[in-house]
Amino acid sequence: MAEKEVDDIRGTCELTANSEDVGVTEPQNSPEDENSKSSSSQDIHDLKSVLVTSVLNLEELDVDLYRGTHHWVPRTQRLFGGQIIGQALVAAAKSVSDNLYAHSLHCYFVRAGDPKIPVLYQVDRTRDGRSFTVRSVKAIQHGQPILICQASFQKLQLSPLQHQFTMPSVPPPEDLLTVEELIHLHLSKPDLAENAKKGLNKLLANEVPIEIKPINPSSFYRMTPSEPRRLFWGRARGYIGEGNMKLHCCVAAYVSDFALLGTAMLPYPEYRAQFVASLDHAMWFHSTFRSDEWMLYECESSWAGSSRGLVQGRLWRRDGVLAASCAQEGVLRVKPVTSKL
Ligand SMILES: CC(C)(COP(=O)(O)OP(=O)(O)OC[C@H]1O[C@@H](n2cnc3c(N)ncnc32)[C@H](O)[C@@H]1OP(=O)(O)O)[C@@H](O)C(=O)NCCC(=O)NCCSC(=O)CCCC(=O)O
Repeated sequence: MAEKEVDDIRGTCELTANSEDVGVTEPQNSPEDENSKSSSSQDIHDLKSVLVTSVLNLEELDVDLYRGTHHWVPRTQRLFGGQIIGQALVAAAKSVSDNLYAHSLHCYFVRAGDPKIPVLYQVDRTRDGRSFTVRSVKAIQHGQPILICQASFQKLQLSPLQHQFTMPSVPPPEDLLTVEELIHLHLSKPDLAENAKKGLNKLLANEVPIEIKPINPSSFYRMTPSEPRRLFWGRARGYIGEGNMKLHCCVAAYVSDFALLGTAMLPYPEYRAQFVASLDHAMWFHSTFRSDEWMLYECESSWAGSSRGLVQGRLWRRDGVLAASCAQEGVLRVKPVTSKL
């Protein structure tokens, strides 16, 4: 496997942590044999999700002021955008009553997050309406905002107007391999170059708190141009449980930043990322769901140009209900694969 392939697994699956990840460690799936794999995977799923016990478990410092710490940090050594969005939504949700549900958020990433220090979240109670309640959250490091986020919550209000797109038809998650299992398959190839092995083993050591099963693993490698669209099953690693819809929305906000922007790179295998970062992220929540159960993430990019790309995402419950939609624009600065620069 060429270095580019290893790099593309990183790029596609956003398993971009380096070995100096910060935070709580989790057991990884055992690759040894089918039996140990499934029981190990089951065990992992019985443990409480680290997203709930650590990442989204903010410390309250004062009224409407919280502190969040990091778990997994991408190899870019800037904080993962999904973590900042998820934590901002947790902070916003803490100041609204239990009968209000998150229905949308709009964020700008204005500075890179520094993984060496925690992030402060300052909540402004913008408006408490009769049906809708709006919060503004500023994520702060070194005294300056790194993210500005508006989140809106609504009381449950039923309506006869109801429609949605139809969920794409894909194989069930039980028939597909996880990213880790796919990597193990590659590692078992006898002709694998030493540096490729090293790169893949580094990926396996990551502690990404999300389990991913790509629908089309061959699009994984970005060796040939393909349409800017990809689908995968994803769920939070570990158990979260029923009941706390606000928390499931925060976890989905974390998950929604995974692999989204990379979709815009799929038509251009002759280029690799030089500087890729999300600029903004918007999300709309449509129905109840469990983020610790398999959900289909459908990502597509409608446009790229001017060193930017626009991507849309849809999160589907496996029973076909559209759970959430999102949209993101990002900077895409690339260089030719052959370039040494
Ligand atoms: C987006 C920016 C960088 C914009 O700030 P800015 O001061 O306007 O910065 P900038 O001028 O764009 O420079 C950034 C960088 O781009 C370089 N650059 C600038 N112009 C060019 C060019 N023509 N060709 C090639 N490179 C160029 C600059 O030299 C900067 O590079 P440097 O940081 O110095 O190495 C800033 O607002 C920011 O950092 N925001 C936070 C973005 C973020 O952290 N998003 C969340 C994390 S990304 C994510 O989680 C999604 C996963 C994607 C993934 O990891 O793959």
